[in-house]
Amino acid sequence: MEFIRGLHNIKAEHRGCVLTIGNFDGVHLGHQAVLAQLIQVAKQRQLPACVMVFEPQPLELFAPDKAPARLSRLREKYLGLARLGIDRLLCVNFNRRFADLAPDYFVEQLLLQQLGVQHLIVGDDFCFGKNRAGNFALLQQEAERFNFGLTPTASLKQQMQRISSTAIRQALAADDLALAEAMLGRPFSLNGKVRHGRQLGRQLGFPTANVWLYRKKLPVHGVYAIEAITDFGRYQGVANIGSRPTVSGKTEQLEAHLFDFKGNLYGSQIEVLLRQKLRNEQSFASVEALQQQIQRDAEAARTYFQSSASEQVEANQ
Ligand SMILES: Cc1cc2nc3c(=O)[nH]c(=O)nc-3n(C[C@H](O)[C@H](O)[C@H](O)COP(=O)(O)O)c2cc1C
Ligand SMILES: Nc1ncnc2c1ncn2[C@@H]1O[C@H](COP(=O)(O)OP(=O)(O)O)[C@@H](O)[C@H]1O
Repeated sequence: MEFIRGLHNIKAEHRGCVLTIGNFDGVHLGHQAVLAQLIQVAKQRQLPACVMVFEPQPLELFAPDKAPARLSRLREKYLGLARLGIDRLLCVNFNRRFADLAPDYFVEQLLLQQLGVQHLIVGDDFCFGKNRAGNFALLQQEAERFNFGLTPTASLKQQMQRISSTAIRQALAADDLALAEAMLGRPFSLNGKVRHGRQLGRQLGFPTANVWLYRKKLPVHGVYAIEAITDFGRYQGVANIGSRPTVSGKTEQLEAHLFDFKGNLYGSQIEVLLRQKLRNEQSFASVEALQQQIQRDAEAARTYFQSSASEQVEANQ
């Protein structure tokens, strides 16, 4: 997948594409339905399937306090979109100047002139440009006038609920990982680079990989049974996502202890799949009390994995 960072990097050779526009936070099953639609039209028209995303996401610029925690950062979106077979990802630097473009300028100059969009797929509630004055009705007029294709996106529902990034955040906040997974089409995961910590973990008997998450707000908090995909393979384990009040931690971070693993993860990238919430983070009176609790958490996680493995065996019989 080709990656174009910023409008200034669009070149003449990029003219001509089928485009969809959105945040695609989580690249969930609803997004995947839209992306399948995009790829199908792109194949018919023999043009590249192109996705436009914004960085930061619009609400993060306009109302940073109200902006929800991201399900995925740009890198994760990139990986999810590439995996689905998207040809080109255009990441627009979302700033006030961009947000203030006149709606007809956005369509005529950017979409048609610069990108040569032949077909556009967006939600019928899509608003854009200065004061969010551009809408689907305007796009319909422009599509007729300039002769490009326009299709509203399909809205995917599951058990009567529309699949959305908001619904997934709510499921995660309610510790309903199964519901979040059903809407994402995969377990919710976080990934990042393993960094050095204070090396307390190994003193406690539980070395923990500190995963650098590159974000201020997280949609999940607490202790989880996890699976980690590492350079050394896949491991089960237990992890805490929190600020570690017992050892006077400040920022929230992800600390994962992998079962039956010995090795060095520093500097490598790992993906941590959340499988089951075990409990909320607590402040313990002593490091010994924390250590005993981590021991119980590890046992609870092992029990979870054993029972889910035997369920799997039963399901296969
Ligand atoms: C399964 C697990 C559960 C944890 N639960 C808590 C907790 O409830 N409260 C807390 O303050 N720290 C908790 N921690 C975080 C530990 O404080 C942290 O991993 C330990 O201090 C190691 O820090 P280090 O990476 O700097 O060596 C937990 C860690 C693990 C692995
Ligand atoms: N079973 C394991 N689970 C997680 N990390 C492990 C494990 N065994 C060894 N390690 C290594 O030890 C490091 C964690 O040790 P720890 O004492 O907690 O140090 P730090 O505070 O630097 O994270 C990890 O980053 C990883 O490289």
